[in-house]
Amino acid sequence: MTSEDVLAEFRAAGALREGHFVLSSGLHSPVFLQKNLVFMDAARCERLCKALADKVVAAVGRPDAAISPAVGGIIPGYETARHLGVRSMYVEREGGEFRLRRGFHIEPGERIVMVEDIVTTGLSSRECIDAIRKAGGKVIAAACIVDRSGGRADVGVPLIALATLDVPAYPADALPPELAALPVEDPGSRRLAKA
Ligand SMILES: O=P(O)(O)OC[C@H]1O[C@H](OP(=O)(O)OP(=O)(O)O)[C@H](O)[C@@H]1O
Ligand SMILES: O=C(O)c1cc(=O)[nH]c(=O)[nH]1
Ligand SMILES: [Mg+2]
Repeated sequence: MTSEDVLAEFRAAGALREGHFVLSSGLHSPVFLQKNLVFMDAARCERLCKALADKVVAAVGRPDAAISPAVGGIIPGYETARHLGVRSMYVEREGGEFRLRRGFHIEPGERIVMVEDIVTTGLSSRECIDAIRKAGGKVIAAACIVDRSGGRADVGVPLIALATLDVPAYPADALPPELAALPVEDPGSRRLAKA
């Protein structure tokens, strides 16, 4: 599946949104990939995650488990794990930091692939990878449906992206005037978790 095929799935799902968005990292962007509109369609989600699982196996072999950062990573993490034939877990924020909860457990040294939905700066991926390491896992790779950093995000391990896009994102004090003029939406969960 090419980046253009992945983008076509987002377009068909109405998930390629334009406006003024504040992202998880605090950067602002005129484009938001509303992945939930993609993942709510089980057939579409399966097509994408099967292709991602195949790409993971080709790059690093089959891991022991997949772990994702809540909330956005949970559905693609589960579906990718299903195609890998391995168990699926997620970390969630407790006092702002990702942690494995709900009885999820990793044996020391288990080979884990971290599965994200979207990578922008890679911050959430790095936080998730730290949490997996703290829980005793060995992170062999990161995987995501879309890397919107144009391949520049560094998550500290090899990043296997089903699609790589280069989407603009700006610090709050460097907004182009046409973006600053639009009302801002904050669609993610990072700031909800801190509220
Ligand atoms: O690479 P980054 O700069 O970290 O941005 C990408 C992250 O932002 C979104 O999560 P968000 O924190 O908005 O919450 P969500 O998972 O609930 O959508 C997305 O799911 C990624 O986890
Ligand atoms: O960086 C983000 O927070 C982000 C960007 C995007 O396009 N989609 C998303 O769900 N999160
Ligand atoms: Mg997320």
